[in-house]
Amino acid sequence: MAASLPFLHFSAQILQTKVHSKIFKPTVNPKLNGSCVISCSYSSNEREPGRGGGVDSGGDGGVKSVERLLEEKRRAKLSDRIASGEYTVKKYSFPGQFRNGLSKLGVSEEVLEFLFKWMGGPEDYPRIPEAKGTIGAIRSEAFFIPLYRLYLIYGGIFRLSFGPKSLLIVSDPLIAKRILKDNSKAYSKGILAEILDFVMGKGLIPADGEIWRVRRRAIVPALHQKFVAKMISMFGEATDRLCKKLDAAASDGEDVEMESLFSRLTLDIIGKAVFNYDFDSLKVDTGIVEAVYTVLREAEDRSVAPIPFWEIPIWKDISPKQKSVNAALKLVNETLDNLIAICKRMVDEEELQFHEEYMNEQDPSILHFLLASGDDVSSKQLRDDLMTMLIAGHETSAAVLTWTFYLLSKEPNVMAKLQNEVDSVLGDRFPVIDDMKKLKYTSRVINESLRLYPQPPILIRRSLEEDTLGKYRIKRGEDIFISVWNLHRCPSHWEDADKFNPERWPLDGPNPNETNQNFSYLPFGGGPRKCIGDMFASFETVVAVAMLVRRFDFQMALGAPPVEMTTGATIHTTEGLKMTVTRRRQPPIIPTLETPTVKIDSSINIPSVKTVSGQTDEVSSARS
Ligand code: HEM
Repeated sequence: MAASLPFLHFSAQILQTKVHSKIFKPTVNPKLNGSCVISCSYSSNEREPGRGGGVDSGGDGGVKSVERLLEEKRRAKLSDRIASGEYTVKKYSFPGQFRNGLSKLGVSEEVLEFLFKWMGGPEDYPRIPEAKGTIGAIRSEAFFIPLYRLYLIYGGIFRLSFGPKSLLIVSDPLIAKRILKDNSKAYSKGILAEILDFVMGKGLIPADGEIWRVRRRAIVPALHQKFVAKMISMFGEATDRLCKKLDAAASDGEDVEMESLFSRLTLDIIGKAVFNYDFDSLKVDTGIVEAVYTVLREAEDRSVAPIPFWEIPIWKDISPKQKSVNAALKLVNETLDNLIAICKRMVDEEELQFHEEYMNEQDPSILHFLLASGDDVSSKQLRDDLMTMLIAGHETSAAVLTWTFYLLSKEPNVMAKLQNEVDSVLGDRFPVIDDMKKLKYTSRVINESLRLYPQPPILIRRSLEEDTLGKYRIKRGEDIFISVWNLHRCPSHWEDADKFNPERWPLDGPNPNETNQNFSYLPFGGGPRKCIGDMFASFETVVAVAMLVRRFDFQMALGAPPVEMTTGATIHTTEGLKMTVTRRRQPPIIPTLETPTVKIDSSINIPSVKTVSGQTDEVSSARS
């Protein structure tokens, strides 16, 4: 770890950022050889006029607008500097220039070929376009935003240099494919593994090489179809608990902060799924829930820290924050060790007949599957894997739900279409596995939300050997950021790239993924390190969205803070997503002239029936 600390320091600074949720419009600057230059103009991702909490309508008046003006001025200055070519570095390598020069002097191609071959010099690859500058220029934004602006100027691969340090920024689908899939063996997780070591150890996300291969082979089978189908009812039960909470808020006329509620919902879900533990965090704030959040926050803080403070001798032992992190980590680890021990006892007492789709009905968790499969692994490794899945499956899904509801609040037509589909597919019951293929528009809404807000927005790699990326040669030890944000918003690939438009994915087409979109769309990564929880997460978010929108309408709350982005591992809001939640009204009953035969049809909505949550609900019984 120590070897790469200076880099860590540097890269971490890039990550320390926040930004308004605004859209950048590229304009072409003829001075720069026709290359694309961004002027920082923003289009209206804001709220409707008159509703509170829009980007321009935060209740903080003067101070924020001054800050905003300064911010816009600073961005305009950065754009001017980019346009002036200040960041641009010559594109050809020294051997290339030398060879060019000799050629101009009349040296024949054959001689040049021989000379350069004989000299054993590097092949004449063009030099990777380079953006140079001071880190301060891009510090005050969520780090993937300035990377987007630079991408529109420098293209699908460029080097971002700050003094002696540099990063390769990749936004080209074919280069991403080479790194993630075609030549994935030549890349490791690099800095990511270093930052996450304290919490995930050699868990599946940070692990590389043989450990990763063995663990992936052991864990993937645990997420088999039967397990995922079983999870659907658990997703429904957990979402139902959230519905009850929202019901109470709707009755009391209280606004709710949805981001933290989604975080709790997905924590409850992932705890049950991975190690059969009910955090019950939607109801109670126990010590363990707090400890999990302390650990999670620390992981996020470390990924954006200006210096690796956790490495400083003495400081790490006396800092109150580090002490509380260590105590939280100890509690979480002890809890996991306990759960492993309990599960081991259960498996020992079980009459086991292990097979491919093995599942214990009382405890269908991934942990139970792993132990029953005879997974021969140390408790520490098992704990690292559980912790990894807990973190990987929690914040990502919560972020997807948060941004989906943010987007829906701005597009009432999409919301209406979504509610129609959910009404007709689900009616009044809990979702089951068969509904997943019927809730097509709901899936498209999630697909589109993941396009606009990919979680995480950047994938990190380090080259383990030399490689050729496009027409460029790269060295061993290059730190690489693959910007999924850029891939997903590329203006030449996507029509109206910044628009939330679920219709762009035809309902009768395949579910979009990295393969059928040829790496222009990477919601779950790609290649051998693709997310193992993709199906789990897709169904989890479909169930949650469907159950919530059939029962409630969601609007940004009056006077809510503006929705701005900040990043750790996933994209968060800076001040939460404050919404007004109201129960949906029954659609008007249209009387028919025919007198029906007196026969009770269970599909007719009768007011005042028991809802799936067990409550009597006069207004929305058919939708609860
Ligand atoms: C909507 C929710 C989710 C999103 C958007 C998401 C996204 C991703 C992405 C993009 C990667 C690739 C990372 C890389 O290549 O560097 C990944 C890997 C991973 N995800 Fe997910 N994920 C989600 C939910 C889950 C869930 C629910 C689980 C666990 C059940 C999970 C477990 C993992 C693991 C273990 C890896 C590492 C795989 C490996 O390196 O072999 N994820 N995820």
